[in-house]
Amino acid sequence: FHDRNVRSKASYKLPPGPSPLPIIGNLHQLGKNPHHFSAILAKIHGPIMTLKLGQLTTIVISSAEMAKIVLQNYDQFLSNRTVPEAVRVHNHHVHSIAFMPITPLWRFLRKICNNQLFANKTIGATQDLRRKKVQELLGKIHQSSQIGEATLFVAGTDTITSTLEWAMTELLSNPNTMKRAKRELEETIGKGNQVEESDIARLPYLEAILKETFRLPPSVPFLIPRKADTDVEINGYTIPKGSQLLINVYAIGRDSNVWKNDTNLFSPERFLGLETHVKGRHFELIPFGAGRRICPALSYAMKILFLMLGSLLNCFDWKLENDSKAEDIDKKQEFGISLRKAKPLRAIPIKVNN
Ligand code: HEM
Repeated sequence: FHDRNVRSKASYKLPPGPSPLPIIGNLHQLGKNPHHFSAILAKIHGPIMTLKLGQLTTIVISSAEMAKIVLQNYDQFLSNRTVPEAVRVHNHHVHSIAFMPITPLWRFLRKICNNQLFANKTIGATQDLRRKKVQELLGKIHQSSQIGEATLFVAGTDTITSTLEWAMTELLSNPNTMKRAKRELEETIGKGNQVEESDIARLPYLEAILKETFRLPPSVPFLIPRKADTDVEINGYTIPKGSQLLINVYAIGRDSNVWKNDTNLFSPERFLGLETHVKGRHFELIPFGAGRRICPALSYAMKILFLMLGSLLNCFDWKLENDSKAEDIDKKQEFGISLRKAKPLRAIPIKVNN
């Protein structure tokens, strides 16, 4: 199987793509939101596409089907990282799990993540700490609510806060979805109560909201770049050794072959009754990546998101500042390590009484 598909000879055909200019390649075409523009380019050139980012040959994957082939069948040949200069100058490729190559040290650190840091037992043992932190957050928002001050959702490069900001943005833009989420919380855990970890399994609509937030404005739009260790042949095209591999989950979330109904509409209902989860097996929804490099903090991050979003919704009503209307919300994105809102969301909390 592998002998037929993995070649080391240089007689290969690159996946199609736009013509590059000398030196800069296609960099000039990508602009400030490369995930967005490369999704448009993929509509022309296909779900496996070549871009030249400067001198770096980059293969961009833009469909769930192709992501499955790459991250499931060929993961072992595509698990190293290309290292951006900004990361290299800080030596992160030597010390940080996310950028170091696959080495015994990486395996050792991943083992510590799985068996210690993010093991169920450890996460379970720190439940009180998270409860206290969410309580502190609710206390601060309560203070704002007493003086009618807006809560500013500022997400830096942090994936959890940017996901939270996008979820609140979508809920404030979709009042019926907000209402349904609040109703589920009220009926399940009682109005005004903080969400407990034991409540999570009983909140399927809140879970659907998180999934829909990962689908439409994913917090890590290209995952973390990977590098081909060897030539890998897929559907008659070659991902050449040394090239960079980007998985455009932003494009995958908008793939109309998979997301058939109102692809661009924020509609958590689409997930109700579906098995689709975010653990790297359903390639139409891989906000945490998949394969060997999948985010080791996945379950922990999901827990925190449930606790924070659920508690914010169940303890407060929310309205936009200056009586702005839902349709006025500016949803422009700003590309970075995580995808954040170009203009931070400002919303006014109103404490609900339980
Ligand atoms: C909503 C929250 C989060 C999202 C969406 C997210 C997403 C991701 C993605 C897409 C990757 C790359 C996967 C791949 O290459 O296939 C990744 C890797 C990683 N994430 Fe997360 N992440 C989140 C939260 C966290 C948190 C809270 C931590 C740590 C406390 C964390 C630690 C890591 C590490 C260490 C890696 C590198 C793994 C490796 O390269 O072997 N993540 N994450």
